[in-house]
Amino acid sequence: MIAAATFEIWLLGNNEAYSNLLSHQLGRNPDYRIRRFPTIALALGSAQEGEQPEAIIYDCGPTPDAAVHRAVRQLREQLPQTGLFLISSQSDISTAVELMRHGASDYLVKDASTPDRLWQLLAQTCQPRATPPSPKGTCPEAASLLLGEHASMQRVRELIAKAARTVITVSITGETGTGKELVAQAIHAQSSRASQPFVAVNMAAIPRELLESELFGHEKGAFTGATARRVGHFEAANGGTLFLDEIGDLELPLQAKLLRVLQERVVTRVGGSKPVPFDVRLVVATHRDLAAEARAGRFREDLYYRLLGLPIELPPLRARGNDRLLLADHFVQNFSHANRLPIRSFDAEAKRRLLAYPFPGNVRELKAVVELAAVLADGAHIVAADLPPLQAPATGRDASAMPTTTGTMPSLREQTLAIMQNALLQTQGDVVAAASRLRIGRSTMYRLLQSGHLRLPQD
Ligand SMILES: Nc1ncnc2c1ncn2[C@@H]1O[C@H](COP(=O)(O)OP(=O)(O)OP(=O)(O)O)[C@@H](O)[C@H]1O
Repeated sequence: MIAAATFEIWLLGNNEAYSNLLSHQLGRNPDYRIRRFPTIALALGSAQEGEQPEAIIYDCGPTPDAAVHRAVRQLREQLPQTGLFLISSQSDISTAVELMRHGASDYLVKDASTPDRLWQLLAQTCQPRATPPSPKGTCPEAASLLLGEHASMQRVRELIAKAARTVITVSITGETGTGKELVAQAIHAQSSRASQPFVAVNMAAIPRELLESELFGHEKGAFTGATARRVGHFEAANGGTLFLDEIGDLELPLQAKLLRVLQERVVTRVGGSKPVPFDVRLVVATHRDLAAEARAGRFREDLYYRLLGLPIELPPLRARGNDRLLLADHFVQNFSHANRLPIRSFDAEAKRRLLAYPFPGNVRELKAVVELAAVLADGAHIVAADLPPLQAPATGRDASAMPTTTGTMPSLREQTLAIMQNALLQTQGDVVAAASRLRIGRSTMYRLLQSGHLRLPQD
């Protein structure tokens, strides 16, 4: 970030006319310095040189394709603290959800109100910082951010401290949203590598044909589209920590390559012949039972044992007792503070509902639910009616006996629709007010109403 009270905003995209419009509108704020990048490669190049804008506005065209998804991931990896706002005329909610999963901060459907909405988003994002930015990709307070008083979480913190003392490989297991990445960050932050890079890679989010070059890099001309030499994640994490998320999704041929790389401690870029040594601490995570995958022949046994290192198991949120309320209070306080909302506590009925729901999406879901409740609440407390409909999957089983696969979870799309439906209920069917409360495009809501995915309350 540049000098105090001047915020650098990057405009990405090749629609020159629209870029002119945004540049003109946003440039009216004297605190913003607007820079335009016609290609992603140029922006990534500047980021690699250490430049860090406060926010990026990326006009990703009428239909965000695989290249846009890749660009969003790369931008997020390079610039973990930058607000990343996407604009497109594509109003399909699943596209928005997917891009936000890759790291976008918000997704706006392009319409006449887009410049105004960007103005608001930038006002929220561009706040003077009290502390200097952390080293690339790390979160120095990650250890203290891993909240929880339940005995299982205290044990997790003990294991993190032990892992941090050496460079042992750590394997983290736990359902989606239980905090696996936060644990990886905490290990890095407590280790002697804390000032070096922390690089996180989600194996499940990278197209199969690109994974090898993403991990190990490629030489110029190695394949169509390889217009320049690219350093892979192993080299990028040199001296620091490489977090390989969803390692269980790695296909067998790449498992063999990864095993060789780990045995020899060198990578050879795709299309290259020179072995490049690297020094990384590896942390891997999966929501799968890797031992069972190895027994079933889907995961190489030799790689499994090489990766096992120090295993850390994160319990599902529903097995952490009152930690749910502690986390709920923490998220509401943070969110309210950041958005200048009055800080409210949960009333008894709202607490009862939070404790009764099994949260299949774990901490990530709890965070989304309570932040929305903080937005919707009006009175002195957050009450049960401010919470979106929390419906446990109708399995008839005890919540604590829920399977660890994602099979019975409501999908992210279903949860998103439930949140929108609740906003419509709270605003008595006022689409504009509901969209603005949720900070999403109203055209998205109209489309979902038209297609019957959402209903107006009086219907
Ligand atoms: N114990 C915790 N204390 C505070 N915040 C937490 C805790 N656990 C998770 N979170 C927050 O919940 C969200 C999800 O956590 P994280 O991304 O680490 O989960 P994950 O297990 O890696 O998810 P996935 O399996 O989908 O990759 C993040 O915003 C994280 O900061």
